[in-house]
Amino acid sequence: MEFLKENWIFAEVDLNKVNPITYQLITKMNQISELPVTVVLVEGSSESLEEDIKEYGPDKIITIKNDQLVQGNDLEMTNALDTLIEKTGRPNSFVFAATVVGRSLAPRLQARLRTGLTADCLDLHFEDDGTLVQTKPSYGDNIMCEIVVPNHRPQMATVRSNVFEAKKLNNPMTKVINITNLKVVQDKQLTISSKPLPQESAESITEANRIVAIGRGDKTEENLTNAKRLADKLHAVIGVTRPLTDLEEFDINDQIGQSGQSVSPDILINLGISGAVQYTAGISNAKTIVSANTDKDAPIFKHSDYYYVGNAEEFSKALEKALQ
Ligand SMILES: Cc1cc2nc3c(=O)[nH]c(=O)nc-3n(C[C@H](O)[C@H](O)[C@H](O)COP(=O)(O)OP(=O)(O)OC[C@H]3O[C@@H](n4cnc5c(N)ncnc54)[C@H](O)[C@@H]3O)c2cc1C
Repeated sequence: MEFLKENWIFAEVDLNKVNPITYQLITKMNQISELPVTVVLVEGSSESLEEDIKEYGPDKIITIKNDQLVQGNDLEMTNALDTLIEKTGRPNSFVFAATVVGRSLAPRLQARLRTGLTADCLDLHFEDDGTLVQTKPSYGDNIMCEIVVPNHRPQMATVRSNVFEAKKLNNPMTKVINITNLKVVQDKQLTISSKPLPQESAESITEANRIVAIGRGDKTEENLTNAKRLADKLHAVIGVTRPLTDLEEFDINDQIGQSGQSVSPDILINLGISGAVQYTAGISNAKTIVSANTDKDAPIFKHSDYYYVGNAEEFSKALEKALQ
């Protein structure tokens, strides 16, 4: 099979909008790649999301316009990407978002291509010979390890949201290549019976500018109500630590950390959170961190710009009052 001197990014599209992590990946690739940066976009025949992607200045956008694929399942998308690579040749690298979609597609494609994949990377760089060095946390996030795939192409990785910043870039040379005749092999093993939409009002913690995060130390019903009132006042979104996902109202989409979401708000307020490494792995890009904890030695304080030693309930009530 032919090899392509390009580095590829899979454009993730959710509800007809490009997921912002795609822009973060383009910006990072533009910074580190000597080879042309190509974005692979799958969209409906009447859509033109490539116009949004162009604003971030990749060298090339391969647009696969196919209504069947957009409605299809991950196995069909894997078939399509596999077929695309068979036609074009294997790129030097192919990077996906570490989202539910990327975490499903990337390993399926990796197995088809019999190459290597590093999941959940926090950093990427290239060596002079085009080797992609993929940095990811290991052993409960206590060490960072660098992984390379020296002998196989493409070098594949999934990357967590919000670890890189997206910056618009004017690149008048961006080429758009439309592919309308890619054969889509239907997959009968998986049937999508419905696609429930998320509630329209729910802003996700990965995109929020302000987050009030609640931990086990602030878990009582009354404290939760206080924290939610504070979040309302601040126009903030509620995030939680893992123990709180045992409650019916929270799930992994609300959970911050290694096995949840990475966040990058302007302000993050931690209420009754100890600061376990698995939690702090998700907050390294928060700009200002404020924490309240009764334990003066709580590890979360080492990650905080401001902190209050004492009761989280008292703290949130006092802050709420100050905001009146
Ligand atoms: C593989 C793996 C992945 C994981 N992934 C994640 C993840 O993505 N996200 C995550 O959050 N966790 C994750 N965890 C769990 C993680 O190790 C911790 O157990 C968890 O983060 C602890 O949550 P917490 O801080 O709410 O609770 P605790 O560690 O129990 O801390 C509660 C804190 O509240 C303080 N406190 C008690 N009462 C009050 C009060 N009245 N006012 C103020 N402070 C008070 C205490 O001093 C304490 O510091 C993972 C674990 C593993 C093994």
